[in-house]
Amino acid sequence: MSPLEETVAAISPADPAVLADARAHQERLTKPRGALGVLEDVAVRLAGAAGRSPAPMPSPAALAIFAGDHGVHAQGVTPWPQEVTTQMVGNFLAGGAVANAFAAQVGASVTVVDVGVAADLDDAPGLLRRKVAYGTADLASGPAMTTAQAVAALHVGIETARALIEDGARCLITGDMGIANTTASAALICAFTGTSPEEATGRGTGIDDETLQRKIDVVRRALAANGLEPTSHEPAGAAAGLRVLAAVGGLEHAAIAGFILGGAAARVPVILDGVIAGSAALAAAALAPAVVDHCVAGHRSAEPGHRAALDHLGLRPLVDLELRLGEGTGGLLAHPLVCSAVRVMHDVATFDAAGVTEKEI
Ligand SMILES: O=C(O)c1ccc[n+]([C@@H]2O[C@H](COP(=O)([O-])O)[C@@H](O)[C@H]2O)c1
Ligand SMILES: Cc1cc2nc[nH]c2cc1C
Repeated sequence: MSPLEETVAAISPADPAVLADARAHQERLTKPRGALGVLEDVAVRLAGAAGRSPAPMPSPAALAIFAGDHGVHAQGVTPWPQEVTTQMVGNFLAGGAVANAFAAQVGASVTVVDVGVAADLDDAPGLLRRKVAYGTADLASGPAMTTAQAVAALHVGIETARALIEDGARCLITGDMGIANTTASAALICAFTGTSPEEATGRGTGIDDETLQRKIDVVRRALAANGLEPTSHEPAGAAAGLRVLAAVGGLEHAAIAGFILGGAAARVPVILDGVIAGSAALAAAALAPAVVDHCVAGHRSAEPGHRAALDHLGLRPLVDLELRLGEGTGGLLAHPLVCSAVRVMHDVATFDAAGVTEKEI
């Protein structure tokens, strides 16, 4: 079996008996039932995913930022030059990006993975050189990647997850860097959810109305060129999912999909960042539907397609602060919330143990 097949085969859905135990325990804790709102669902879901209640503390956390470039950049879908991808990789490695600041704040490690930037990078501490290609081909005129490239990038993500977990990570956080990657994200969301290009496509790093119209048209052409016009039907099965990922995804999307699968296979929770992670998670879910049980949506990005992706996955975002940065920043912000949700299950007394009287009616 390939690492991808092995990983997919190792992914189990949440354990229903553990979910029930966790829910019952949650109800005995010294607080009104439901008073912790969405955090109660997080704690119960993570217990089910881990196969034990309470779930292990999701700490320490490891952020992996997967970087890649995009042939569709040539279509004028972003105001930023392509070399910013490589330059930001340097910034992450020097500790100067927002992701570094947020990671320091929440105590997460940062690993940067070159899965497909257009330039050659020198060895540097914290950099994994795993280049599959020097960027993708232009998805507006045909497949962005070959199937072999998509699989190789999936393997990069799986191996990165494995290595971080072996080093002690108990929570994975997805990060991305790739100028023009919100175009590929929108195309993936259209293909996997049936959302229209008008609805799924947003302003990314910040574009004017004329550029937005061009970007929508590029997404429409990408779907047509790859035989993926939006329908209300999700492409069925792993083979179709892989085909969609290769056709309109990016190398970092494929690696993030592998990273999510790798975490789920080890029963380590994965906090998803923004629209790039959301669209990559759609591909991961096409390859292994149970993967969703191991994911927490860290936040909802301002990019409109992200809502469609999360709705399709059935995930509720924890934070909604109109962020649209990527890098893993929204996932990092959510990490203390996820830890707090799980810690309640470990630390909070039950009504019985604390001698607190339960409500009467
Ligand atoms: O995470 C998000 O939801 C998000 C939304 C908008 C932009 N980004 C980041 O901005 C870059 C892509 O934006 P663009 O406009 O070049 O497609 C890429 O590096 C992403 O990490 C990320
Ligand atoms: C400066 C800059 C930083 C980023 N981080 C993630 N995407 C980005 C895009 C730009 C342009």
